[in-house]
Amino acid sequence: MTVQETETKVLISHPKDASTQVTVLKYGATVISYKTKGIENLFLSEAAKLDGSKPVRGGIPLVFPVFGKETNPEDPLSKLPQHGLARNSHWEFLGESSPKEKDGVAVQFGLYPDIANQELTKLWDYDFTLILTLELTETSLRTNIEVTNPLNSKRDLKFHWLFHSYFKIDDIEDTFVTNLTGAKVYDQLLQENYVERLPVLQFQEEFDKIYSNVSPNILVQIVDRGEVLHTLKRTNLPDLVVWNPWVEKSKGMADFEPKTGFKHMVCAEAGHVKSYLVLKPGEKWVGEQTLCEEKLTYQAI
Ligand SMILES: O=P(O)(O)OC[C@H]1O[C@H](O)[C@H](O)[C@@H](O)[C@@H]1O
Repeated sequence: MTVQETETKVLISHPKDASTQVTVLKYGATVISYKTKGIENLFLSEAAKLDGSKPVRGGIPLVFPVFGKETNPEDPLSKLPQHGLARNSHWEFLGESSPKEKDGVAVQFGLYPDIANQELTKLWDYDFTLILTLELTETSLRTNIEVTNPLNSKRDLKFHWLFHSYFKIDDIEDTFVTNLTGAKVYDQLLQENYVERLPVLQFQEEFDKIYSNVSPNILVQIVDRGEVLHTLKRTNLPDLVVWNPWVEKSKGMADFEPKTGFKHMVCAEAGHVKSYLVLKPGEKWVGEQTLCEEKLTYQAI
């Protein structure tokens, strides 16, 4: 069996090598594990809640329809908690779908207001259809999101989207995030805008920055002493949030364990978050990220 469904999870194993596998929690349609040849690619906190009581701390939580908090009180999105409602909702497993790659196995999940977290849809009463496709190959994981504003909806749908990927790394102080030189950046901690001048991003303290308008040709890589650990390819996801909570912020997160876990993770989050997307009734938007294996590539913007 390459796709196995339980009450709470879906496990996809690669038909040629079962040690290449993805585990998806139906809550949030959160990828909580992605292994290639038995090696885990994603960080998952030991204290992450997997019972639907709160969003998962680790893996790939999905952010929709708002990234962070909308601060304009006039905007209905301001009623929603940080990062919206997709990561706090039970998604429907739609089964297998046709893969794009010859050796791929693809599955789909759906979310609509009828099944989404009712506490939250009460606060933000908009119509939407989300279809998430996950495709596993021997060397990659493609995550594709299709957002539709249904034809019979009465209003425009305004939203952000983000794949909040937590990558597993050996040691944050040996890790670089590359290929963002020249990109516009907003430092969420200093609340300042500037252009990134560093040849690579390095981490020695809390880090929380939004790189915007990064061309789809740019491969963002997570590199440990010259070895590429992870490569991110993006379509329609121009913004990249890079985050590490470091010591103090980790202490403040009850579901972040062990407290030294920040040394073994970095978030590189591909999304559309610097501005909102707007769909009229009947319109659709698609965004995609692929985690894959690539040689070390040096690109400047
Ligand atoms: O604690 P959460 O709501 O899951 O958010 C975790 C983090 O998400 C993003 O990376 C933001 O840029 C950070 O500011 C935030 O702390």
